Amino acid sequence: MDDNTASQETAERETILSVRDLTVGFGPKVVLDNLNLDIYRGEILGFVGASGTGKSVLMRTVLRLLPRRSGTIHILGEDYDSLGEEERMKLDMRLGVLFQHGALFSALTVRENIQLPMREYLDLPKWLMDELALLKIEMVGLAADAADKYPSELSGGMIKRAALARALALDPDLVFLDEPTSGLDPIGAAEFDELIARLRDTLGLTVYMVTHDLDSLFSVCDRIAVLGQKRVLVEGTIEDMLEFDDPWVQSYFRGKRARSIVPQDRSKTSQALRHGLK
Ligand SMILES: Nc1ncnc2c1ncn2[C@@H]1O[C@H](COP(=O)(O)OP(=O)(O)OP(=O)(O)O)[C@@H](O)[C@H]1O
Repeated sequence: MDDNTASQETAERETILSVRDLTVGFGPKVVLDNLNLDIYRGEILGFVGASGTGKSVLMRTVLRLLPRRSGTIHILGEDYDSLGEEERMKLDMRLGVLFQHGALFSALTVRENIQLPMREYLDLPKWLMDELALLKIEMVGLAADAADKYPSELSGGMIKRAALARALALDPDLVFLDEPTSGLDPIGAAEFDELIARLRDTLGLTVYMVTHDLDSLFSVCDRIAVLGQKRVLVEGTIEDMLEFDDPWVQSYFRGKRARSIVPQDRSKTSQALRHGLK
C-alpha cells in the first residue's frame, strides 16, 4: 500500500467515538487529564493500562455514568449534551455494555435479563421479545435451554455470553466490553475472543474493549490504546506498541508473558529490515 492509499483509507474511516480534551477527577485527584481518543467504525479497539490508571473511569465517563470536568465526547456523530430527551434515548439504544463480572440480575432468567433493555426502550409484544431473546442466545453460542436458567445455574463463560447477549439486545452499533475474558480459562477466553471477532464481522459492530488479556490484544484487536500519565499514551497496532519507548509499555508488550504470545520480531524495524527498506 503506498502512502496515498493509506492516507485515503484513514480519511475515509468513520469516527464512531471521539473524545477530546477530557478531564475527570475526584476532589483534588485528577484521573484523566486532557485525554483524546478516537474509535473508528468496525474496529475492535483494545484499551489497556496499569491497574488504577483510569480505564473504568474513562468508560464510565463516556457512558455518562460519571461527570467530567471538561472536554467533549461525540458518540456516533452526536454530542450527547446538545440532545433532547428523546434523541438521548435513541442514542443510548445504539450502545451496548458488558460490565465487568457480567452483572446479570440474579433474580431474573437469562431470557428476562436479555429482555430488560427491550422493556426499557421498546414496546414489543411478549412473543416477539421471546423470539428476539432466543435469537440473541443463539448468536452468542448458548444453547436454547439457557433461556430459562438463572445466572447461578450458569458457568462463568456462559454468564459472559448471556451478558453479551443482553448487550446486543437492541442491535447496537457500538459495544463496550469491560474485561470480557477476565475469570475465564484460556480456552474459554479464546472462544470468547473468536465470538467477539465473529460478531464484529457479521453484525458490523464497533467494539471498545478494556482488557488485561494479552491473548485478546494480540488475536482480535485491530488497534490498541494505552492509558498512562492520565491520557492515551500511545495508540496503534501491536507493532506500534513494540516500538514505543515507555517503560510500562515495553514491559507489558515485551515482558516475559508477552514474549510467549506476541512474536517480538513484529516491530516495524524488523519488518523494514526484512523488506530491505532500512
Ligand atoms: N467514584 C470514585 N471516587 C473516587 N475515586 C475514584 C472513583 N472511581 C475511581 N476512582 C479512582 O480513579 C482511579 C482510576 O480507577 P479505575 O477503576 O478507572 O482504574 P482502572 O484502570 O480501571 O483499574 P483496574 O485495571 O484495576 O480495573 C483510581 O485511583 C480510583 O481509586
